[in-house]
Amino acid sequence: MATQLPLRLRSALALVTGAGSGIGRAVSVRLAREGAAVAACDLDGAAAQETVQLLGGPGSKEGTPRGNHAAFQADVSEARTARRLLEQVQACFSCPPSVVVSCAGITRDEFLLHMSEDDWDKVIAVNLKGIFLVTQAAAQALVSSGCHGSIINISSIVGKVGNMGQTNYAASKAGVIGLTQTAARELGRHGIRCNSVLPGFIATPMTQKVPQKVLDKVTRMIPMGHLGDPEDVADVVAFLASEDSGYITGASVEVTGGLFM
Ligand SMILES: CCCCCCCCCCCCC[C@@H](O)CC(=O)SCCNC(=O)CCNC(=O)[C@H](O)C(C)(C)COP(=O)(O)OP(=O)(O)OC[C@H]1O[C@@H](n2cnc3c(N)ncnc32)[C@H](O)[C@@H]1OP(=O)(O)O
Ligand SMILES: NC(=O)c1ccc[n+]([C@@H]2O[C@H](COP(=O)([O-])OP(=O)(O)OC[C@H]3O[C@@H](n4cnc5c(N)ncnc54)[C@H](O)[C@@H]3O)[C@@H](O)[C@H]2O)c1
Repeated sequence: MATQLPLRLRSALALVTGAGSGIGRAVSVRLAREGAAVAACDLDGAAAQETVQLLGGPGSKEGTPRGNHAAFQADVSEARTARRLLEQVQACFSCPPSVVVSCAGITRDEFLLHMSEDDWDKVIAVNLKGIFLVTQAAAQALVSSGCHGSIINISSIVGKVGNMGQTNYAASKAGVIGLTQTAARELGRHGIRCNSVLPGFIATPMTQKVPQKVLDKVTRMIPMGHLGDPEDVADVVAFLASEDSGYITGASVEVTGGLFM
């Protein structure tokens, strides 16, 4: 039986993108356990629905009804679908999301000397432009309704230190940090906080694609000696979503086991 958490988010509506897998799924589960209603979005709509079934509430496997959650299919890298996502969420819940967690992300790893333009374009479109589109649409909805909010964008430690084979990904994640800091400067006056989370190596489908020899190399470099779990990131996201972080904005919080501290 999961230990009962303080319901810090009982009045929150949380939009989570990339909610169909890995960190996004763990974030959705954690925010729901703290009382939030969750709008779980993913490019893979079926995966988003599977996440909702884990959250408790009507139609869930958990059978512990608490708040309504809903799944949405959307490609965050497309302006039309990103905007439609916010419209659909507001129509479904009759309010804008007060918590927005952008987890949707991809990799297309290759050394710079061989990276294709398409691999560059795809990663920037999802990881950076996607966060621009979702952050902008959510902020517009919050400001026009006079609601306060907490926007949490998932960057990566790679955005801080780079990584072989990831010029596209590192650039996208460094961009997320700068975008989030700027949004924090602009939106603070509206009561909207914006923070970045920088995970290190976290055991998800994304890292399963990394060659074992690289994983072995990196793991030996981690002061805590092991990869992180998606729940380690969700812990920090829940804190940044709640009023317990009420005076924190523009921050970059590293969840890395000490890697590249
Ligand atoms: C001395 C060790 C330094 C380790 C520093 C690594 C820091 C990484 C921190 C990342 C944490 C956050 C990640 C998170 O944001 C989520 C992700 O992004 S998960 C995906 C991460 N991707 C990678 O790390 C890239 C891994 N590399 C590859 O996928 C392939 O190497 C590829 C770039 C596609 C090229 O493949 P190819 O078959 O052409 O070459 P090899 O795989 O044989 O590699 C050739 C040699 O380069 C070494 N190598 C490759 N990538 C890395 C790397 N990221 N860090 C260190 N060394 C790397 C590889 O080991 C080979 O070395 P050797 O010739 O000695 O065998
Ligand atoms: N796993 C790690 O080690 C690690 C470390 C640092 C940062 N991150 C970041 O955390 C986030 C989540 O990564 P993860 O490890 O859970 O990966 P994951 O592959 O398990 O999940 C990513 C999810 O995003 C969805 N997605 C992809 N493109 C999308 C799009 N265009 N629109 C909507 N949804 C889309 C995928 O369908 C998938 O469900 C990513 O932004 C990733 O860059 C991961």
